[in-house]
Amino acid sequence: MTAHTVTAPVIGTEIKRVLLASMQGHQIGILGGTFNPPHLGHLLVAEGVYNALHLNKILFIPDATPPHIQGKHALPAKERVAMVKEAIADNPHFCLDQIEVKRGGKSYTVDTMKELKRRDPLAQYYFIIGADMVNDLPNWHQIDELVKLVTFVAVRRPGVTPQSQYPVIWVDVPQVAISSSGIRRRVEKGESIRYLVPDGVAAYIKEHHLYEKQHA
Ligand SMILES: Nc1ncnc2c1ncn2[C@@H]1O[C@H](COP(=O)(O)OP(=O)(O)OP(=O)(O)O)[C@@H](O)[C@H]1O
Ligand SMILES: O=C(O)c1ccc[n+]([C@@H]2O[C@H](COP(=O)([O-])O)[C@@H](O)[C@H]2O)c1
Repeated sequence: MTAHTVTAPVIGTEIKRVLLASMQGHQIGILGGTFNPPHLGHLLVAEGVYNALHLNKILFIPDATPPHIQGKHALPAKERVAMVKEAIADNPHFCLDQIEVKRGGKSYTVDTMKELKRRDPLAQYYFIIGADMVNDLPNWHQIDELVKLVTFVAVRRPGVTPQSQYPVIWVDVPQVAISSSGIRRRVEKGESIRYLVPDGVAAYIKEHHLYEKQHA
């Protein structure tokens, strides 16, 4: 048997799988993050990729413990989850998925993708990352296995020059210099975060006195 006759049926099967997935509504985007707090940058990016790639939905997946950054968040997952709920409440194609929070421990994306693939074997997954994360991809846990499980979709971020060593699809979305760390700093200094986070998130932060000192 020649290499050609071996490869052709494999390619055919993959095309069928992608077509079937697209017909059955299984084109799924994922925005994973710490969401401490979720902000308008996250929403803009998710909506931009949803539209550009004609996806069926976007899963927002808050991590339990960020994989590489020690002490990145001191805020419990429960509060970050509550803020994500507020942030996406008015968008029917945005969904909260607590897969990483429920699993606990370090939230390696490769583990999440394996679990999601088991849950919905037909789905095609698109994992959205900002340009800062594109540069970090070589350090991700089991990255060579991960790139076989998911397509990375990258968006540009002000102040970051991306150098992508792994295949990513670039999607153009409006670039906004909004970051969770910037918002935490503003709250700590008593500055307004209006128009940087959805109103529901701003209200939650105020009501629960988040970031006023200890979490910033
Ligand atoms: N303004 C933005 N533009 C493009 N991508 C963004 C933006 N903000 C966050 N992202 C991307 O969203 C994902 C989740 O980000 P995360 O929840 O860590 O927020 P963050 O603003 O980067 O947080 P921090 O400032 O605490 O590092 C990452 O892939 C990140 O690159
Ligand atoms: O799996 C990894 O090794 C890995 C390393 C860094 C980041 N990630 C994921 O990338 C997403 C964005 O990360 P962060 O630190 O910007 O919140 C989030 O879902 C993380 O779990 C994953």
